[in-house]
Order: sequence, then C-alpha cells, then structure tokens
Amino acid sequence: MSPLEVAATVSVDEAARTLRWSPSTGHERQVELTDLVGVVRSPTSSTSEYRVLYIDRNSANNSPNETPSSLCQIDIASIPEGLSSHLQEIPRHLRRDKPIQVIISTRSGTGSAKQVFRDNVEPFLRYLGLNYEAIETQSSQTILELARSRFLEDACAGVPRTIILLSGDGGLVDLIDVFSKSQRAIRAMPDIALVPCGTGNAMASSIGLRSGPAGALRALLYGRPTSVPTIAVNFSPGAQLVIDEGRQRAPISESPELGSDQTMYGAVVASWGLHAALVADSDTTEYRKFGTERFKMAAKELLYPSDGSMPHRFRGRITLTSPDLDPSANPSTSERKGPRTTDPHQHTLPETEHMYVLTTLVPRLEKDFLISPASKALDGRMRFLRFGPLSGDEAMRLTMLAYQGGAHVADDLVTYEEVDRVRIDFDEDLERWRRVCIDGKIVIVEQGGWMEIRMVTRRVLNLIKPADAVEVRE
Ligand SMILES: Nc1ncnc2c1ncn2[C@@H]1O[C@H](COP(=O)(O)OP(=O)(O)OP(=O)(O)O)[C@@H](O)[C@H]1O
Repeated sequence: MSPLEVAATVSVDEAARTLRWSPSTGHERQVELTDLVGVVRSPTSSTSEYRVLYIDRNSANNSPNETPSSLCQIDIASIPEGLSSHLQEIPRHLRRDKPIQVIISTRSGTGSAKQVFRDNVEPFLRYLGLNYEAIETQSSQTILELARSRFLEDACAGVPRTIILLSGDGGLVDLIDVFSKSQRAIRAMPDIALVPCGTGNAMASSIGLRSGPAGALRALLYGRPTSVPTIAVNFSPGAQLVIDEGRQRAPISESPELGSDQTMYGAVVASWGLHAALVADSDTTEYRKFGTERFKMAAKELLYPSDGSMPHRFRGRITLTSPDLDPSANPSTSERKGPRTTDPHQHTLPETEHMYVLTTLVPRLEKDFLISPASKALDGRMRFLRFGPLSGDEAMRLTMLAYQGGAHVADDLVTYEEVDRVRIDFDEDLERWRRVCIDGKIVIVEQGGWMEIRMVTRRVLNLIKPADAVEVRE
C-alpha cells in the first residue's frame, strides 16, 4: 500500500477502537486508534481538506531489516464523527522561522535512529509541510558541538528553536550540560522533542513516551513545552570523566567560559554502587547490541562474581539534605554550595557500607523499571534511594520488585525519601568501586574524593511533554 492515499470514506469504530476507510482503489483498511498519530488541516492546496496521520505496522514498504512500522497519511474531504476531537492546529513549536533541527544519534541504543527517522519522523515533517534540517551524529561530540556552536547562540539571541532528538537520554543531557554551563542569559529556551531511540530512555519513558514512534509523534503535535528541572553534580578536584568504553579519561568539564570546572549537569539520575557499575560495565559496543538486556547481563556479573565471592560492599559516607518545607524561610536553599554542618535539614546516614545508592528526578529508568514511583517527571523534586550490602539473590529480588510497579520502595531494606542535596564521601581503595553515573556518563572519583548532587533553580530548556501526561505539581 502506498503511504500517500486519498480516502473516499473514513469512519471511527469506537467499540473496536479502530479507524476504517475505503481507499479510492483497493479494499477497506483499518488501523487501531492507538496507532493514530493525529489529524491536521491539509497543508497543501488540494481537494482534500484534512490529513490523517497513522502508524502502519504492516507496511509493505518494510523489509525485515527495517523498523516494524512507518508513518502513513490519508487525505480526506471531511472529518467523521469520532475524529473531530483529534483535529489539531500545527502548534507554535512546529512553526518556526528557522528550520526544525533533527538530530539523529546513530549510536544510541541498538542503532535504530536512522530508520526511525526515515520511516517515521521524516514523513511526519514532510506530511505537515514543515521545514527541517537533519543531522546525523558523527561522534560522541557532535551534539555537544552543535549545542555550543548553534543552539546556545540562538537561545542567547532570543531565537526560538525546536530540536527533535532521536536518541536516548544522552542527547538531552548533552544539551542541558552545555546550556547550564553557560553564564550567558538564555532569552529563548529551545523546545526539545524526544523520539526515544536509546537503551533506557529514562526521560522519555518518564514523561509518558512508552514505546514506538506513535507516542513521540503525537507528542510533537499535541504536546506542550515544559521546562526541565536540572541537577548540578560537583566533584572533588581529582575526579575524571570516563570515555571511549572505559579506556580513556577526560576532564569533567572544559567550558569555553569557565575553563576547567568540576561540575556536571543532568536531568535524570546520579548514582553510585550497583547501578553506576552496571551502566559503566555495559557501555561497550559489544554489550550495546543487547538493548536493555545489557544492564541485566552486567548486573549478573556484579551480583554473582565469578570467583564465588559475595557482591561488593561499597564503602562511603552519605549525607542527605531534605528540602526546605517552607522555601520562603530560606530562598537560597537550592543554590547553596559546599558542605554544611549545622543545617537542621541535614543528616549523615549511620550506614557506611552500601550496595545501591541513587538519586533521581524521574520515576522510570526504563519503560518498565519504576525506580521512583513517587516521582513525577519534570516536577523538580529529587528522590534518594538506597539499600545496603545484600546477597545476589536478595538484591535481585529487590530489583525485580522495581519492575513490578515500583514495589521495592515499600521494602524495609530500602531507604526512599525526597532530598534537596546528597553528598557522598568515598572510602574505597579500588578505582572500580569509585565509579559514579550521571545520566549515563561515568565519572571516577579519586581516592578520598567526594561528590555532591544538588537541585538547581535555573531552567535552560523545554521538553515537549505528551498532552495526555501533563502533571501538575501539588
Ligand atoms: N556516531 C557516533 N560515534 C560515537 N559515539 C556516538 C555517535 N553517535 C552517538 N554517540 C554517543 O553514543 C551515546 C548514545 O547515548 P544515548 O543516551 O543517546 O543512548 P543510550 O545510552 O543507548 O540510551 P539511554 O541513555 O537512554 O540508556 C552518547 O554518548 C553519544 O554521544
């Protein structure tokens, strides 16, 4: 079937949750309403007034090597009952003076971004008659360079931009890091649309983009730009970034404005212990082929060491600062830096050995891995989760509970609370156990070093959040 089609009649079967139509030639067709992307006024002058976009899961265009779905359109003269509520004006974030930027991160996840672009995103932009420029990443630096050379310049000059990211969390975090490090005033925050193509896709899953391109395209059409809360992570002077699949080290940050600096910015997760170790161990080309299975494979190695020993006991001191319940009493809380000793909101955990230590701004680290059930994406609240040294079986049991609706947080072995700031002073001899994960990037802290994670008040960009998942902070 051709993806371009003019239909004689279209109807919605509410009971069967399907859209049916009779093409001008050929047999009646139908798609599930969950595969409907949207309805717009036809952008071209033709006899058809409206354009219906849907995902075809069985397109004859798809060979076994392609993504199992592609975007198609039907042009219709009038809207049937049941479809009118779907009619949408092209939103402002898609009507820009400058072309929409599409970034295709070629190494994200299992490497599907190019196909998702070709079969879904590119047709979407074309069917809506939108101007765009597509850029494929050539290295791990591509998004960082684009952010510095183009997007930040436009944002500071007050030029609104929309950027569609076909990546995992990494693309978003690269943009956040560059923007957050700039001291310049951002006059127009760019609107970022995520099309999940990564491994975990924590942010995409957390804002309600579950799987497949339909949700991401629907969000582009019906969603609303919402500012992204961020964390800053400060490290002791000897901490270094791990690059090149663990083979090389780089400075934490070399900002053109700040010179060398020990601060990273993120929007998803900062962790130490089991989570950081399994992200670090599984970030190789070999492991990446396995998708999310790579995390489980690496976890097995850590939980059941091949020499038959118990899993490692991560040693360090953790100090938590609770959020001010009344921020007006101390408006600078979220920007305070450095260790504090007399803060009534601060306490150091009595435990000095740990297994799982994680702070997160989002509920999900993967589609079904609900690490923080009390979190709501983009609400600006950070949560801390910890459990101490356990056997492999016990740790596995708790981890599996996270896949069962986040039931792990009700277990007595788990500490789970809202925090404003977390400091970890590491007490580990081996470098391997001083690795931490900031939104998928790995940092090694020096012996006797520390890291401090804190919420920041500044917001630097917007994420386009699906319309049906808009949540309001109580
Ligand atoms: N052409 C390329 N060559 C080398 N590295 C690349 C290239 N394209 C992208 N990368 C890097 O690959 C990584 C992809 O990260 P991303 O977060 O998008 O996917 P992921 O790690 O699979 O998913 P998630 O973070 O959601 O688990 C980033 O570090 C990115 O800079």
